This record gives sequence, C-alpha cells and structure tokens, in this order.
Amino acid sequence: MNDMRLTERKVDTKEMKIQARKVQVYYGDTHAIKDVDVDILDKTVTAFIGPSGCGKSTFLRTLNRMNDTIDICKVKGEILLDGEDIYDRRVDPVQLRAKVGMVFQKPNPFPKSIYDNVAYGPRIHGLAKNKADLDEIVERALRGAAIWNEVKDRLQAPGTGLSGGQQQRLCIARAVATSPEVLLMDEPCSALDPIATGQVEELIDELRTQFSVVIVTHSMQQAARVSQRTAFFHLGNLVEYGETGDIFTNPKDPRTEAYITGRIG
Ligand SMILES: Nc1ncnc2c1ncn2[C@@H]1O[C@H](COP(=O)(O)OP(=O)(O)OP(=O)(O)O)[C@@H](O)[C@H]1O
Repeated sequence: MNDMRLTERKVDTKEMKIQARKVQVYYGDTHAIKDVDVDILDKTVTAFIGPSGCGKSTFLRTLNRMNDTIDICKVKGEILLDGEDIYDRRVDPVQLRAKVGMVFQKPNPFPKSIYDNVAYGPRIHGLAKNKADLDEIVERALRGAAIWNEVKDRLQAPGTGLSGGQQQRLCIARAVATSPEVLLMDEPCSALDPIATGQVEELIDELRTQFSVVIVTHSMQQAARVSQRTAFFHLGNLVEYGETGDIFTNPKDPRTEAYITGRIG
C-alpha cells in the first residue's frame, strides 16, 4: 500500500509543468492578481475563465514574463517551470519565451513570407544546422499547426495575405517551431469565425499530446470543449481550480456557480 502511494506521488510530480506560488501582480496601485497558487500539468489543456477584468490575461502573461514589457507592472511570488524559477535574474526572457510560447487574441503574423514567419524563431535560437534542416523544421511546424496543405505551394507569399483563421494557425506554427514545452493562448479564437474556431480547437486537442496548453477564454462552451482543467478567476483571485467537468457540473464556490450559470460576468 505504501509502495503504491509512492508510485502515485512520483507520477504526479513528473506531470507537473508549472507551479505558481503566492503570485501577486500590480499595475502601479492596481492589485490585479492576488496571492495565486496553481499547478499546471504537462500534456493537459488548462482553461482560465472568469469575468472581464478578473486578471486572466495578466496571470497568463506572468507564465512567460510577457508582463516584463509593461513598465508599471510588478510581479511577486514564484513561478517554477520544471522546478526552476523563471523570474531568476539568470533566466533570459527571450529563451524562456521559446520554451513557453504564446498565441494572441488577434492573429499577428510578421510582415514576412509564410516561410520566414515560421523560420524566425528557429533562426534566432540557432535550432537549424543548415537550410535543409530549417526547411524540415518549418514543414513540421506547419503540419503540426494543421495548415501545411493550405500553404505548401506558396511558402514565399506574405503571411498577412492569409485568411484570419489561417493567420492564427500560422501564428501557432510560429510558436510550435521552437519546440515549446508550454503554449499560452490568449483568447485565440475570438477573432475567428465558427469554422476557423473549430479548426483551432481541434488543433489544441492535438497539441496537448506534445506539451502543456494554457488558454484564456471568454467562452465557457470552449473551455468545456477543449480543456481538461479549468481555473476560475474573480477580482484577481483564483477562486476555484480543478477538473473541467467538476468545475462546470459541481462548482464548490458560489462565485463559480454564479459565473457558469450566467449570474455574474
Ligand atoms: N497594461 C495595463 N496597465 C494597467 N492596468 C492593467 C493593464 N493590463 C491590465 N490591467 C488591469 O488589470 C486588471 C486585470 O486585467 P486583465 O486584462 O488581466 O483581465 P482579464 O480577465 O484578462 O480581462 P478580459 O477578459 O476583459 O480580457 C484590470 O483591472 C485591468 O484594468
């Protein structure tokens, strides 16, 4: 019996990708994230939900130090990626963001060719030995983002000339090209039509076989469709976190229940 407990504990530790402890975020005097503790599992889709302004995007951005780019923003507490503090001064944020990639609300391809959009990360991080190697990385990333067949004959065409849904999948390919360990997605479907949304949701489900995905979404239906774990934020607090099915069918906190039944938010 003891042995079994040990084995279970070992598996749990291995599956942990990010551990956030007592995280506080301030924008000047605004206390946007209050004492948040959360464990993000590997090879799992975790959804952050909650009313507008509750801090979902702010907390998401702490996970790859995107908040560093905002002067008035201060982050306190600890965020560990595979047990290592990402806010340690020896950590290079550019390297970190290759490991913890990000896809934004509005597709934002660079004003470059489709090929160069995807090759950008591998080039700056020196991931390809030669041109053939780079070609392979680009193809693998575009296939991984389920857009290869649509663009393989026009890799030199500008990325900005693609449809919105294709641009978002191109941005996912760009993030995937550096072989991230975590992919952060901030409302990745909010600018997409239902068909493109369905394609991106299918893709998210495939991506989680390779790494951990964290998605901010305003759509509870989307959270229920794509995620295995859900965190509900309210006024900067992480109110409830657990299996997505439990959060939606059996919420423990009255604030979660009020949100998922549409009474707040
Ligand atoms: N760059 C910023 N400067 C100052 N305050 C900010 C900034 N970004 C966010 N905030 C504040 O931090 C709080 C949390 O905002 P955040 O955007 O993280 O919430 P959210 O839950 O993602 O909202 P939404 O669902 O509307 O995108 C809000 O009070 C917001 O006004």
